[in-house]
Amino acid sequence: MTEPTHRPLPAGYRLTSLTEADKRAVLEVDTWAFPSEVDLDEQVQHPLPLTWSRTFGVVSDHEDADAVPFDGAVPTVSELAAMHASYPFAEFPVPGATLPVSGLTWVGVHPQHRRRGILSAMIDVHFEQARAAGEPVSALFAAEAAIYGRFGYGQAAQDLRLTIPRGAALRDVPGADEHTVRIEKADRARHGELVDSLHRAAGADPGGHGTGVNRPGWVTRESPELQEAWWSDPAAFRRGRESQRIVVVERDGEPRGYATFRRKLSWETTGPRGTVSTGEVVALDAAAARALWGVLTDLDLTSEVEPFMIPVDDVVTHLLVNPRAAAGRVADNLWVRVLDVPVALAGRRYAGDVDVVLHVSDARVPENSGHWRLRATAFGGAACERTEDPADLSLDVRELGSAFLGGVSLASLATAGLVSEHRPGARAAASAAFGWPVAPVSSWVF
Ligand SMILES: CC(=O)SCCNC(=O)CCNC(=O)[C@H](O)C(C)(C)COP(=O)(O)OP(=O)(O)OC[C@H]1O[C@@H](n2cnc3c(N)ncnc32)[C@H](O)[C@@H]1OP(=O)(O)O
Repeated sequence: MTEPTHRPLPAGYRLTSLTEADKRAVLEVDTWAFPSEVDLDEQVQHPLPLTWSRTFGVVSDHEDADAVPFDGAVPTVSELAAMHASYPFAEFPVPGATLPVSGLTWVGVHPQHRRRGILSAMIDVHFEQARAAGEPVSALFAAEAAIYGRFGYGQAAQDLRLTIPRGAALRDVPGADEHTVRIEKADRARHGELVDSLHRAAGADPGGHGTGVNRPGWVTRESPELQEAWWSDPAAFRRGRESQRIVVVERDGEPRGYATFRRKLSWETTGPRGTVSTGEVVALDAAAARALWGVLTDLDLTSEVEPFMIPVDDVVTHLLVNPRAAAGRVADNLWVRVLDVPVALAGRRYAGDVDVVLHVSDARVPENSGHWRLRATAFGGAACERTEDPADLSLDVRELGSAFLGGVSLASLATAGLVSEHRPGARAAASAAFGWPVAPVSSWVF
């Protein structure tokens, strides 16, 4: 269970709002937290994805060791010691619906100031701000997987990393050959709208069968700053790979899918050994997906394709004739923190009828603690209210976050002792209802 960790900022530190005028200081503290091969002078020239009104710093006020005391007083200096920011995702996909979600990001503490409780205090600030903004959930990508569980974040989605050999056999999909293929330099002016609309549509209806089953976690780049930063492609950040390319597949003149990718070529004595690193591979249906993977696995001078962050149930996992040869590994994708239990639980859909009383423990957001009755009909409405009735299941808010997007089963959490059942049958029924037919994932890191 999560231990209470409420802490104010340590003495000598204060919270401040940051603006675009602080861009250099932000990058300075960020490059202390995340060492980079790209110089600050170079980084400062490129757009940042931050929403400045949601960007906060922690300033250290201390005596200036180099200054000469004046009138017996030592002047103080103020330095940015830490920062955090959040993205306002107004339409974050959750099972069967969207919810306002705060995307916690750019968390960094200068090594000089670490392990003094600054992150703990910034988390409290973030939770308060999100709740005040009516955002019942916070989501993030974790730099290190051990950091955020203590704050009530649960690992809610995984993604798949593959190494697909060039020419890997793929099963046929009728209609795949009817696509025309465009391979071009990725360019916002030319491809921006196409990428946005296909990405949104593919998340709303994966596979394109109109089943009403969306892909939870498939968040779009909602703000102009995120858009600008996602499309900017500074050479300094490419690590020897080419500039961003895009393959677009069209059918009857209509775009049906795209994949962004970069190649890197290495000349070996045995011949060329190029690698294709894909960014997003997004298709409206199986035929378009088959057409895209067919292109990506057959580029000249390359020997393998490395898709980055595809769903664990991606089309390609079903199309590969020899999936074992693609050497799959899974990685943690989204971490989810439920900040307002009744709003969050009533704001998603469920895959089965359910009437269950959950005893939720939350050491950091006490308003969440207690017994909550969740009632929902399969793929229909849901309601959640506080109750005095005895609990059917008890769990920490961290496990509720893990299960929230439908990708982690309550029953499997129970096998690890993290969910307790008090009414026989409640665990099975709630697990089935909290699950979702399509695995959650975000296709990009925020
Ligand atoms: C969503 C994102 O942006 S993820 C990016 C996170 N940022 C980074 O990884 C950049 C490099 N690291 C840092 O900037 C800092 O070390 C941070 C942000 C990870 C931690 O900041 P700090 O101010 O040192 O954390 P703080 O002192 O509040 O520690 C809180 C607790 O987390 C623990 N903790 C902090 N960092 C880590 C870590 N990397 N791994 C495991 N535990 C950690 C601390 O031990 C402490 O535990 P306790 O409550 O049991 O005493």
